[in-house]
Amino acid sequence: MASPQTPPGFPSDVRYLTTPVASPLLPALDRLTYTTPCPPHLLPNPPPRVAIRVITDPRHPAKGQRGLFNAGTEDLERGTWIRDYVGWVHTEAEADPKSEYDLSLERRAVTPLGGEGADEASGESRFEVVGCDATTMGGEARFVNDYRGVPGFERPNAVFELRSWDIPGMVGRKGVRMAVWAGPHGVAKGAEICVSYGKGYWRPKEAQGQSRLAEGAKEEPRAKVGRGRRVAKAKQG
Ligand SMILES: C[S@@+](CC[C@H](N)C(=O)[O-])C[C@H]1O[C@@H](n2cnc3c(N)ncnc32)[C@H](O)[C@@H]1O
Repeated sequence: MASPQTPPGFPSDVRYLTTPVASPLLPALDRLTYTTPCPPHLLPNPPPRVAIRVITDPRHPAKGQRGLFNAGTEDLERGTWIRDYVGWVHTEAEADPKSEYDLSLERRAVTPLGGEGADEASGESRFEVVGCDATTMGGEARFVNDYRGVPGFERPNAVFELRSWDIPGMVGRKGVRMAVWAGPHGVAKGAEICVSYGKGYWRPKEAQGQSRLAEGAKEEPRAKVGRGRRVAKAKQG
């Protein structure tokens, strides 16, 4: 299969992906769920035109960096799928706490051997995270900035939400992606596409845990399931 065409403005030192890449340490079921390619006809809608641009506005807090913009000829309606957040899908042990591109796909309770999900010594539940880091490889969604401080923004115009589809030929198995969607008021033609990373992202680095972008996903605990259908709860917030 021909490799996907790298979009204009994509940095040459980052590998362009359209499908996530699994760490060799990722359990087989997570690999299936989070890295199986999604057939184009099962995307929620045709990919809208976006552009990666270097930010030149001196008032923008990410000036000199890149951002993602609605480059189509129309506004994007509320709930329009924009792009999947693709990258390197990894286990919690492999997470880079300094990464600025790591997002949590799933946070699940771990049941200790012979236990009920609680650590016997502390009595607390333990969780593990499946992360997706777009530092060295990723797609257009890695350029989505946080709305805070961006001129003209009082709130995000886009959201991170999970989506899933039935994997063809595998009864009961779903592929899952974190995706960027147009928010409740849509994304105006020409506008930068900005989400909320969540307040946790902006805490001092030393106070942060793994998967910094994960906080954004947790703050908006909703999921897209099937072809654009909105459900009340994320698969695992
Ligand atoms: C996921 S990356 C977003 C894309 C990034 N601007 C780029 O050019 O690759 C996250 C980083 O972008 C920058 N950023 C995003 N939103 C920002 C904001 N509202 N204010 C300041 N920096 C921001 C920060 O450096 C942050 O760590």
